[in-house]
Amino acid sequence: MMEPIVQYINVHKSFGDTHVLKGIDLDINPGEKIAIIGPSGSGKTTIIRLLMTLEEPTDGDIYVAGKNLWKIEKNGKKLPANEKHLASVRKDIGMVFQHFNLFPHKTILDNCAMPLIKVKKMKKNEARDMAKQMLDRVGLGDKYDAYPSNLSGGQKQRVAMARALVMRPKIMLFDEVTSALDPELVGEVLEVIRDLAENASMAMVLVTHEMDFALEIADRVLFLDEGVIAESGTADEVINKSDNPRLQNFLKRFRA
Ligand SMILES: Nc1ncnc2c1ncn2[C@@H]1O[C@H](COP(=O)(O)OP(=O)(O)OP(=O)(O)O)[C@@H](O)[C@H]1O
Repeated sequence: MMEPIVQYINVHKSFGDTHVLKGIDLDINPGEKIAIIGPSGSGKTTIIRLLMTLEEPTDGDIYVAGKNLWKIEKNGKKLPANEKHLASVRKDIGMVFQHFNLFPHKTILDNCAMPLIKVKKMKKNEARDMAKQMLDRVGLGDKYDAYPSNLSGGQKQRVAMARALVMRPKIMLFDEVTSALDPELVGEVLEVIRDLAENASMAMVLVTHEMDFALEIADRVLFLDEGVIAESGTADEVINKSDNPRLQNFLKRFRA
């Protein structure tokens, strides 16, 4: 059996009185491509924010590459994770957000080289060489010296992807990465994700309203409903073979 790259074990998350995630159990295998679908408010974003350590679970454990994300396990005891521990686990995780979060006063190249210099302590020239390779990969080989304000939304989102990819994450998280884009720019971003899904060895988790795209590239689809994983299987199993009425209803509304 392959060791999962990510494991959620009975994970709960509440915000005040709102119980958003209600016992998530999920193993993600190395290289696996997962799409999370479900109604608005079902907790899709929360699942991936927990993995990115942007939120802490109210209960349960999350493991990344065998390490407990939020707890330091020592001699059978569990201690709360400190910043150093979190940083060491986070190194394996890349994330792309709906909004690009680029540094406006740095060139595209420096935006992508920065995590290598800051986190991996790489020399500037080396970091820039790696950043160039990733910018080439996302089709921005002619934009090294441009600033974010000179790029379209689709180009900015491709920079954000290159910046996550330079860290060679074992898992990449995509949270609604096309939602803020003008419709004509969505395709170029999906094209990069498709290329990664087909050719890159890392695991990927995709939360998106681009349903047909998600179903096409995912090895496994999860239907999240009111904070539980209500369905899990291949796209065909989940979309065509499930008789879950809430899923049918969601798909109908979605496709309407
Ligand atoms: N920081 C927060 N504080 C309070 N409530 C929150 C917070 N983050 C999320 N929530 C609530 O948790 C619930 C789930 O939110 P989440 O963003 O995970 O859903 P989602 O499935 O991604 O929805 P959408 O498809 O609309 O993005 C929502 O009711 C939301 O209001």
